[in-house]
Amino acid sequence: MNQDQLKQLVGRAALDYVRPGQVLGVGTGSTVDCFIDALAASGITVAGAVSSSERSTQRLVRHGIPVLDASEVTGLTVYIDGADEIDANGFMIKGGGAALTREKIVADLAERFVCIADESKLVPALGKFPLPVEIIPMAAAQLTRRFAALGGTATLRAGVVTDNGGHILDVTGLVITDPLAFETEVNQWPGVVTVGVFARHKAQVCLLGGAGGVKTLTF
Ligand SMILES: O=C[C@H](O)[C@H](O)[C@H](O)COP(=O)(O)O
Repeated sequence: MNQDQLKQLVGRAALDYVRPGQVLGVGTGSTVDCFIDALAASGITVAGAVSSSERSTQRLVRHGIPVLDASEVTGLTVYIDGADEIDANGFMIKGGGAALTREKIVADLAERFVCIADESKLVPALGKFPLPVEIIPMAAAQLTRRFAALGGTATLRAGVVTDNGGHILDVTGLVITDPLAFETEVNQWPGVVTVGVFARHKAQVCLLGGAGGVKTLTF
């Protein structure tokens, strides 16, 4: 199976976590696109979705799935989203599609984060994938220096403006040995909107697609 087929496989597998009549949290990315398509084809009627990006909103709406504003719900049972990397604890790097801020907001509403990914995303330690950080543009140079002090090289993602009007730094060269401490530290730097380490909002379940089918990891 190629990577696209694995994404379709885990997108379909995530339907097991969806209940009719529910409002669910929906992430962003090519794997989530597969989930949205699978949901639309499944015949399961949900009450609606809280979406983490304009991209997912458009796809949900195209399928006739109602999209609710985050402020219209007090909580969600489940949030389904992909990841750029996930480790054996359910800690993740996210934001390859620049949607990390809204993703963390929707994840914060949810009781359970179900990550859907192909097996290439499972890593022994986070940091090989360039870490996305959404920032306030005027802080770019200072934040670049701060990451350099940690051994990282930050590059502004050219031409990208997030759904929130922010910019994205992609940081290479970091070894993230303690994701929780790293997230807490970087979150405090002025100008950081969201760091793409999801440790406080880690996955509780990961549906990992590989040659042998879908493996369910729980954390
Ligand atoms: O900003 C984008 C998100 O964090 C995505 O969930 C992540 O990049 C994974 O995307 P994909 O499923 O396309 O690999």
